[in-house]
Formats: sequence, structure tokens, C-alpha cells
Amino acid sequence: MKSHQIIKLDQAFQALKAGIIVIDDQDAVCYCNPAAANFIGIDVEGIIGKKIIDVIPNSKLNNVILSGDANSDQLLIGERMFITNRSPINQDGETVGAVVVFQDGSELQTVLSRLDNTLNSLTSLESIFEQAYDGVMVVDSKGIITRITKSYCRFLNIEQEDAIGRLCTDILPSSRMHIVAQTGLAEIGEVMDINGKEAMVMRLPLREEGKLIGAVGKVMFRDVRELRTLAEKLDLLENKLKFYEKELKHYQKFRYTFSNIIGKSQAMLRTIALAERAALVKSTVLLRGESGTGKELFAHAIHAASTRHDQPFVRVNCGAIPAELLESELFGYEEGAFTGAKKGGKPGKFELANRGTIFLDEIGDLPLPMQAKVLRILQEKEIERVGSNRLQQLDIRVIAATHRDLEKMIGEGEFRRDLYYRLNVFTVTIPPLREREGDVLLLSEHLLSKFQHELGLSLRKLDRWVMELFQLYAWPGNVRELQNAIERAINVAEGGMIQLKDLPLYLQDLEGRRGNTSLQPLALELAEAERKAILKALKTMDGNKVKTAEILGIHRTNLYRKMEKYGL
Ligand SMILES: Nc1ncnc2c1ncn2[C@@H]1O[C@H](COP(=O)(O)OP(=O)(O)OP(=O)(O)O)[C@@H](O)[C@H]1O
Repeated sequence: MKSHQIIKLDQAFQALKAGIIVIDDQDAVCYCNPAAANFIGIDVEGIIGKKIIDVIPNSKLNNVILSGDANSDQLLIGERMFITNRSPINQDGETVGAVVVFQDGSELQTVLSRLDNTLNSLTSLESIFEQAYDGVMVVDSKGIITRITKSYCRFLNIEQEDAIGRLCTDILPSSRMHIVAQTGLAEIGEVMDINGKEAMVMRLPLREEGKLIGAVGKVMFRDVRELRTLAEKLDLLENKLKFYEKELKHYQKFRYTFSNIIGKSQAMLRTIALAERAALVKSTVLLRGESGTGKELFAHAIHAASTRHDQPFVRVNCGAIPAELLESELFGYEEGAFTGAKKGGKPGKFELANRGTIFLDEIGDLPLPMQAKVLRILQEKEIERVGSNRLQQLDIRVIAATHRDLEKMIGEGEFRRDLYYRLNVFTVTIPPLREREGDVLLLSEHLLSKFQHELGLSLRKLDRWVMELFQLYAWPGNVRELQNAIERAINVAEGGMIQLKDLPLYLQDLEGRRGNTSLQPLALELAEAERKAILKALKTMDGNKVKTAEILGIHRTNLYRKMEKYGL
């Protein structure tokens, strides 16, 4: 029975994954199972009978025989680490040998190093939790505080160790963390009283595998007044943004189409037809015509009817931008290009108009040095911001306009001939109002209803004399002048009719030459002839008023008075 048991025990040892070695009191190995032999790397037969020190030099098994005490630790055999357990074997009160059981520790080592890593991450997370978040509290499902940041404790006037383990309402009566931990419903942006201050907080439920396990609360703003200031700032910024967006849209969008151009006279119909053709091609368009004839209106309409209508339309008034700013306005600049340059730089008008149309209004007023630069861009179709050496390709359609006599300017060296040729590809000349038969009344009606609509007034009409005067007058300021006269008249007229007395004084003066009862077209004809004569003389004398007065045979002050009267 006993031997039967021993055989079974030996079989069990043979099968064991752990290594077993037994030594006698002479330190010689008397038993070694296959697992131990495998760990050591020698056959069982080669181990039996050998001194343990020759088999495993650092086994420390002989110490167990000497001390008679069991111990356990880690043992390195070659590169591998083993967990060892050593025990003395006693017989009749004497130590007759020792047994060591060793088990592969590599798996344990992996687990241990993972645990080490986890502990390290936990420490980092703890300090992040402390530092990154100002006031954070975590409670369990019953509302007991399990974690709370030091700064929150300072805010609540409590020690961290006194807070942990307490019910949240014990340290903060207005707390609702226990409720969120029960309902599972987040509360975000709630205002609560903390130590007499209105703070803004958020409370979020914590779940593990779908089950509610507690809640986390965070102070978003210690004092809602901070938030109000912030909101005000944000509001201001939003408003500014909206304003600039609107400005940009307004500025980058066409405002008129051909349908907004009023005119049925032959001269005007021909001009519109030509401009409509210009809209269909990509060529540069040069709009010419006296001031106030509608050149800008045509530029918008041409862009609106072109394939680029959904791209920017950027207008540059070449005469209105100071010469020293013109370059940066047109070409843009890089950050740091000059003192006062905006952070991040600024795109120029050409860049803003990319893929769309640039309208170079008053091109005749462009200073000579800039004419050369603009010409280069029109030729090369690429742009370089001020302070940059990066060229940007441009896809731009150019419409230019001027009321000035470019040919004369070229003769006087004020306008570059090469730029003139570049611009003078598709020229549309808009006739002055006095050459558009019938258009004055048509435009007057249109402008009357437009202004009345804008001002919310009931319909007013032009009386017979005003109509007559409007048709006789030469309108040197063209549609703009007519527009101003009608706007003024609408504002001063009483009743349903606009009369001569409602017109600007210089127009009334023309009318003043008539008799008291009825309009005398002859008087108006005379006035018109006088106006034309003055205009012609002024033109011939290049605007020199002393010479003009001389040639007309009138005194200079008289000339000034008449010029003012005729709006010259
Ligand atoms: N045919 C028209 N129909 C309706 N409104 C017109 C017409 N022509 C001009 N206007 C209006 O007259 C005003 C002057 O027109 P615009 O500014 O286009 O003239 P311009 O030739 O560009 O003048 P300037 O040479 O002084 O810049 C604008 O308010 C415009 O809307």
C-alpha cells in the first residue's frame, strides 16, 4: 500500500510543470524531476548524485540544511527567473536533507511589469487630475466622495482627507451629485451657490458596463461673473465678425444687373447691347463716360452677367486711396513687411478678386509708378505681396473705368501708353444723359418711386414745368445729379406734386429767367446755351478759369457765379 502510494507520488512529480530537486545532508542531489532537469538544461541522470552547487550554483539549498528554516524568493537560472520555495526535510528531529520547488516566473514578471506601468500611469493621472482640473469631485452611487481635488477642497475650506468618505451634501449642502449618481442624468452649466458665490458647475453620471457607479462633478466657473464678462466679450466679437462678414459680402458681391440699368433711348440700348456682349467674353473692358453716367453700374452688371457671377467682385477706387497705401491695398502684404503691418499679413484687392472680377474705377487717377505695377500684373497674371517673394497665380477679369481723357493724358505723359493699350481692348462708352432722348423722364419716374419707397412716402409726381426743365437741362453731373435733385425735391415737396420751387437753387435759377406766370422755354434755351459756352471755353482752356473768363469776355467772379449756378 505504502509503495503503491510512493509510485503515485513519483508519477505526480514526473508530470508536474514545477521543478523539484531534493538533496541529502551531504548536499548531493538525490531526486530531480524532468521539469527541473529541463529548466537546468541537463538530463535527470546527469544531475542525480551531483553536488547541488555544481548543478545550480546559487540555489542556496545548503543554507536551508544549515539553518533548518524554510524560505522562498526568486532564483535566476541562466536568463530565466524562477519563484523558488525551499524547505528542510527533517527526520527524528534532525535535518536530513532539503527540497526546492521552483516555478517559471517569466509570466509573473510580465504581470509585475504591467502592474508597475499601471501604477506609474495612475500616479501621472492623479497629478493631472489635480493640476489640470480646478474643482473636481467624484462620488460613488450613494453620493459618498471617493475623490476630490485639493484646489476644490481649498475652495470649500476643507481638508482633502476630511472630505473623502463623507456624503457630498455634508460638505456642500447644495450639492446634487448624489442625485445625478442615482438618476444618471447629466446636469451641465448649472449655477449653484458655493460659499456665497455663484459658481457654474457640471455633473456627469459615471457608468461601468452600463451600470451607474457614481458621478463626477466639475466647477466650470468659480464665479459666474467671469462667465458674464467672457460672454460679453464673445458677444462683442461675434457682432464684429458679423459686421465684417456683411461688409465683405457687400464688398465682394455685385449689386446691380442689367435689369437695374434704366434707359430706353437708342444711345442707351446700343450701349447696353454692347456691354452684354462684353459680359460674355473674358477680355478686359474699359468703361468710359462722363462722371455719373453709370460706369460703376455697368461694371456690376457685366460681372453679374458673366460666368464669374458667383465669384468675388472687388471694386478699387484708384483715385480715392492715398498713393502711399495703394501698393499694399492692391497687392496685400506679408506680416512684418513694414511697421504697422497686421499680424498674419493682409490680402490685397487683386488677391481678393481672384477667380472673379476686379473693377479698377477711376483708372485715370492711378499714379504713374503704380500704373507700371498694375500693367505687370495684368500681363503676368501673378501677384507678389509686399514683403514677400512668393508669386501667386491669379485668374482675374479686369474692368476699368474712367471719365478722363486718357489719350490726352498719354500725350502729356500722365498715363502710360502700354497700360492704355492693355485696357483698351473692349471699350464701352456710356453716353451722357443729355444725349439719351427720353431717358431723363424715365429715370425720373424710376428714381421717384425708388426714393418714395425707401422713405415710405406716398406717390409724388413731377409737375409739367419740372418735366420741361428736366428735359431742357444739360445734366453735366448726369444721372447722379438727377438723382440728387429728385431726392432733395422729394424731401422738401409738400403735397402730391414736385414743383420748380422744390428743386435745388441752381435749377430754380435757370427757371428764374422765365416770366412769373408760365415757363418760357426760350429762357431755358438761353441758359443752356450759356452753360454750353462756358463748358466749351473751360475745356478749351483746360480748366484755367482766368483764361476762360478772358475768352468769354466776362469778369472772373461772374464766371465763378455762373459755374456754380450751372453746377459746373
Ligand atoms: N441707367 C441708370 N439707371 C439707373 N440708375 C443709374 C443709371 N445710371 C446711373 N445710375 C445711378 O447713378 C449713380 C451714379 O452712377 P455711377 O456711380 O455708376 O456713375 P459713374 O459713371 O461710375 O460715376 P463716376 O465717374 O463719378 O464714378 C448711381 O447711384 C447709379 O446707381
